[in-house]
Amino acid sequence: MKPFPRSPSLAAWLILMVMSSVLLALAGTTVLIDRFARKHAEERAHQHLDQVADKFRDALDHGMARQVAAVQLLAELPALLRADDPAHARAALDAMRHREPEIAWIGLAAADGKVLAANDGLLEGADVSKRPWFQGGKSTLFLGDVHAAVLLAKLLPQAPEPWRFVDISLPVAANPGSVLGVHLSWTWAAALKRDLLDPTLRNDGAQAFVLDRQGAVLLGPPDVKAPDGAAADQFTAVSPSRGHGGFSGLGWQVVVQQPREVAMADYLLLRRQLMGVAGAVLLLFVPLAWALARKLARPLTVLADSIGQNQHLGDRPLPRLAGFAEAEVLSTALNELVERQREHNNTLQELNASLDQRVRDRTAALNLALQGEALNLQRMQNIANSVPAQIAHFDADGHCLFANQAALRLAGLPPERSGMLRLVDLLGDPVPPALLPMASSATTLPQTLRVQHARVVGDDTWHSEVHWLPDGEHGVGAAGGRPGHYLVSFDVSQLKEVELRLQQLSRADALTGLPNRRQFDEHMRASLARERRTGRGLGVVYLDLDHFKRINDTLGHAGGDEVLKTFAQRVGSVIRATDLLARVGGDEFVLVCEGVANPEQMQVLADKVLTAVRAPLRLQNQQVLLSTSMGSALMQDGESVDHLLARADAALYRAKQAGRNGHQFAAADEPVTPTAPPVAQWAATQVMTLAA
Ligand SMILES: Nc1nc2c(ncn2[C@@H]2O[C@H](COP(=O)(O)OP(=O)(O)OP(=O)(O)O)[C@@H](O)[C@H]2O)c(=O)[nH]1
Repeated sequence: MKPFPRSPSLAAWLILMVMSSVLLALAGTTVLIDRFARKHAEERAHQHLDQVADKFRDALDHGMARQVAAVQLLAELPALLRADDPAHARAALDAMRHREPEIAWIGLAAADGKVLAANDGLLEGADVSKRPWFQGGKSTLFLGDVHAAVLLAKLLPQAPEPWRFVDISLPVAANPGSVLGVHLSWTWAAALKRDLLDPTLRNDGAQAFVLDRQGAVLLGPPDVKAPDGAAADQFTAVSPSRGHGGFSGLGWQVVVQQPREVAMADYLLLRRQLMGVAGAVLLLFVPLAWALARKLARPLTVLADSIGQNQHLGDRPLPRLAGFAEAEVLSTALNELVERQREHNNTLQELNASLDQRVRDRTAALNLALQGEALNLQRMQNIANSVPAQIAHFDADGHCLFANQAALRLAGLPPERSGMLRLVDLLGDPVPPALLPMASSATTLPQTLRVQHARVVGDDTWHSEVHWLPDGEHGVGAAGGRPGHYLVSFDVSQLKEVELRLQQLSRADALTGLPNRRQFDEHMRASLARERRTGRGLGVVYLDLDHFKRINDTLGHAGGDEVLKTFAQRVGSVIRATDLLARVGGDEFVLVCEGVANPEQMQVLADKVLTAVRAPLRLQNQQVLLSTSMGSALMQDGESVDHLLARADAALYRAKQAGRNGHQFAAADEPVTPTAPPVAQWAATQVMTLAA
């Protein structure tokens, strides 16, 4: 069984699930609260800044409106600003100056722009006709935006900051053409800011600015640039001046800026607290989740550990699980399964034991059978190897499956070779014609054959008798139902030699080795056929040793034999290779001569023979005189061999009669004796004479 997969445990999954849920819930809640709190904090911060900015703007507008109203009231009182009474007018202006400390200068200018009266007599007599406030205030109420002091800069007492004024001017009703001008010190706005706004700004960590309509800073913290409404780290409230009462506004804007970090301090604190609470909840839930997961997973963990130790259910009871209902059900079911498994295992073990025993028994029996078979096979091979014959077995495809050592030795193959040999490997090339079809396939000739086979091995010719035996005939059969064949080959070389020798002996004279009568007859027939074909002539000579009986009587039979052999050698030495000398009786010989056409040629041959035979012979310390009588005949047209021989024999008879040691040629009409050979008849009546 393959090992259990190493997946995360159930407890790990439960912890992961609980922690994921808690994390998700916490994260969701925290994000919601955070978004709500941040939005709320931003709205509140903006609202607060707007209120501060609006409050300061309103203070500026109301302050300016009040100054304008005071100046208008002064200008409309005819008794106060009389052009012909500058001192009176100066008194009124001084009173006004003292009543409104924000006024830095207040004066009455005549229609030509010459200052008639001013507080503290400042600039009286000076020409202000070119000043914007004079020009603007000639016809109606003029409001001039904040600007630096020009004429008054040197006349007014030194202040920490350069003098800057807001101008208010308007025509004086009692003196047509004259203009009442007021320079409000801009320090008024700074004081207003300081009194009204700075405590709040300090608490909020904010800064307030007053910008003119071009955006230049009219009032603000020293050394601070104009505020950037788009700064991401700042909350900005802008409150444009709307004017109030007689003050129609100069396009001022009150800008209040508060660092985002300061404005959102409460929110940031809340967020930190939220994170802290979330962290605490998480810390609390980790052990809680772990404990809960452990408790939930414990039954299954115990079960899994028990199964895992055995890597399978095994057959031991599993622990009983408790904790929750499903675990108990699972535990019970698994234990039932284990019990069944145990029973199955027992059954299987019993079956295995029985099967093992049966396999062992069968294997032992098979081994015994195989050993017996191997022994039998070995015996058969030993027998086959010891038999003096070549034995081989071929399958249906002509492959040699077995060859005994004699067969392999003859084929010049090593003893272990057998497979894939073919008939030609064992019998040599060429195989016997009768077995040719089986040289390539053994199936074509299923019958039993016996053939003679001669095989040249080196200098020797090995004769064998080959038996070709189909398997089927012997009941052996072959794999696949196609019978193979046995080849059994016996060495018959010696037999052949004896046979040849016998054959030779049957055709030769045992004493002289010359062809005997049988061979003579065969040769005579062949010569006759040749003569008839060529017409070159054919002659026969009968030869008979003279007085041989006497030689026998004198030298004994053995001496006679020696004489006969000597005679045969001497005659054989003078005849042509194409001539045949045969011994046809005791001391009778026949010479067959081809190519002899006339009696003269026959006589020449006879003379050579006579001369050779007469040569001295010493035998048994005796001088032996040999001579022969010869009768010859030439083949006549249409003559039979018997008649030819009969004529030659008759001529021999005449030679004997003529005193022996000579030659007689048979006439064409030579009388012949039809019954017995004349020589034999004659010889029986002669007396041998032997010259010592
Ligand atoms: N030694 C020996 N003698 C033989 C053999 N065959 C026959 N003879 C003898 O040869 C003799 C032949 O004698 P004949 O031819 O009858 O007479 P011959 O003495 O030769 O007298 P002519 O022929 O008239 O001269 C006989 O005595 C035979 O016994 C043989 O193989 N060996």
